[in-house]
Amino acid sequence: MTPYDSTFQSAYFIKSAEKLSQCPLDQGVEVAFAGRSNAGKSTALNTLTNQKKLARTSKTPGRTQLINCFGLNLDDRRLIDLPGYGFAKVPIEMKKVWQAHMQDYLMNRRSLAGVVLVMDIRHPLKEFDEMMLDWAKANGMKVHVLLTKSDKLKRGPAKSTMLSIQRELKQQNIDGSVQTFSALNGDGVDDLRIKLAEWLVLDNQDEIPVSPNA
Ligand SMILES: Nc1nc2c(ncn2[C@@H]2O[C@H](COP(=O)(O)OP(=O)(O)OP(=O)(O)O)[C@@H](O)[C@H]2O)c(=O)[nH]1
Repeated sequence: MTPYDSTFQSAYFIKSAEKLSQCPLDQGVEVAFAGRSNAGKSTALNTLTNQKKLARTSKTPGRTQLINCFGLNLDDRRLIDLPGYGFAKVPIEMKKVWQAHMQDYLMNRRSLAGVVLVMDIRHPLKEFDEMMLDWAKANGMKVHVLLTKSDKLKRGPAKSTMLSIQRELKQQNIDGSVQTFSALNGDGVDDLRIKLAEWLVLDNQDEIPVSPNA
């Protein structure tokens, strides 16, 4: 349990956007989930919000093709599910379009406070992940690496994967953190809520509109 559980449980679907211009008004604070296709982004969002169907999950990789936007019961606080990267069965031209839209979002979204980079703990730091880390470094963006499906590894190997990624972030001078996560056994759910609350609420207190009656 964390003090923020009900905030995340309040998550509701706002809209699916094909591109940045269709996203909700660019004000307040939002956190985006990015990752390779099938890494477990949608499942992580559903677990975080304790809702079975908030973000559609699928065993078919690449289902999350749009920028899916979710609101919370705090003014102008949002969670964003970005298109999964690298779905093999999609034509190359379509992939390029998605990538362009995603890049546009990442480069130009002013309310974006941090990116949760979702990786399957058994396949960390693939080309896309390295690209995202390079981008985060170049743009001073905060990154939280979520190593999903930790239930698939024993505790020792899971911990050592986490530590090696922590080292990599440090070596690359990236403003980032790492944790393990499992939708299956609940590993790291509280840690993720605390991290996101830090980005969405605690770091951005002055972004919260003050009620005239307060
Ligand atoms: N064992 C285990 N399986 C998981 C976990 N999280 C996700 N999965 C499985 O991994 C597969 C992909 O999960 P999704 O959440 O749909 O992945 P995604 O990253 O949203 O995929 P795209 O829609 O392709 O972007 C599904 O079969 C999930 O059930 C986890 O913590 N543990």
